[in-house]
Amino acid sequence: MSTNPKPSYRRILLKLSGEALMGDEGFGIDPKILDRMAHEIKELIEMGVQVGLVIGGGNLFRGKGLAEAGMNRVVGDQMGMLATVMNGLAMRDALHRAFVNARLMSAIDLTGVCDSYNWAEAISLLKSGRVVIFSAGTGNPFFTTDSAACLRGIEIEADAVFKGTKVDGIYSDDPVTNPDAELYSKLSYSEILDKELKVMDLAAFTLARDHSMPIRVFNMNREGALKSIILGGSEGTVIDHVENLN
Ligand SMILES: Nc1ncnc2c1ncn2[C@@H]1O[C@H](COP(=O)(O)OP(=O)(O)O)[C@@H](O)[C@H]1O
Ligand SMILES: O=c1ccn([C@@H]2O[C@H](COP(=O)(O)OP(=O)(O)O)[C@@H](O)[C@H]2O)c(=O)[nH]1
Repeated sequence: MSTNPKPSYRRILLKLSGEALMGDEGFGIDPKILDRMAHEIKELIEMGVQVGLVIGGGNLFRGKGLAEAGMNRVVGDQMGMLATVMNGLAMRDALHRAFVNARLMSAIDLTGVCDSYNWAEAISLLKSGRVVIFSAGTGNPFFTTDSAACLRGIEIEADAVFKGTKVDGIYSDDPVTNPDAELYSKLSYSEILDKELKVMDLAAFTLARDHSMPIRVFNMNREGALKSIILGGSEGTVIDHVENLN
């Protein structure tokens, strides 16, 4: 009889911020962080969980920051989207080195570099145990990779969007500036809006709410947190409709 613990999730969309990939560096990609994430994802695949991945680009370029420095916003956002492709290439490489089958798709066609986004193919790859990395965000300027995570999560019918961040979940206030802030284990979509808590930008958040896509916010710097949640652990904060939270 198998004693392997049974995962609580069948298919997830994991969003990793670009900033998290840079580790202690001020810019770029820390290969140690990439390798750790690749091994954490490998554990999920070995448990039979299907994993779609959206990676941010904030470690390299953000359109908003480039626009503040004088660049055209659309061009800045295009650079930001291409930055997510670079992070995606690095993550695919780290997954391959960890002997995990992975495909990189881009919302912007980049022939010869990676595949173009294709919904049906993505579903088929996920079913066959491949990690699918969705890069270039939504393919449109003025959006974020959080919007891309919610969009792709809904498209692939994920059980939840997992948002990896630098703190343990959603607090009553920013825990970095307020040490008395309290960590919530569960919140409804409407509580987030009423309390004006910062989870993700409004476009991404309302997309998730309108399509009843639960969001799980967790600390991606805490080793093993992801696996623990997948096995039913209570780390992080769950966001859902109030009737689904009890
Ligand atoms: N109520 C809150 N709960 C949790 N984190 C918050 C809250 N308000 C602000 N923050 C800040 O948001 C940051 C995480 O935001 P996130 O969107 O993951 O970052 P990024 O911009 O890198 O994607 C945390 O490091 C924390 O300092
Ligand atoms: O659908 C998208 C997704 C991303 N971006 C651009 O890509 C940058 C990097 O993404 P994001 O800021 O979401 O990365 P993260 O904060 O997760 O590292 C953004 O700032 C935008 O400039 C965009 O234009 N459209």
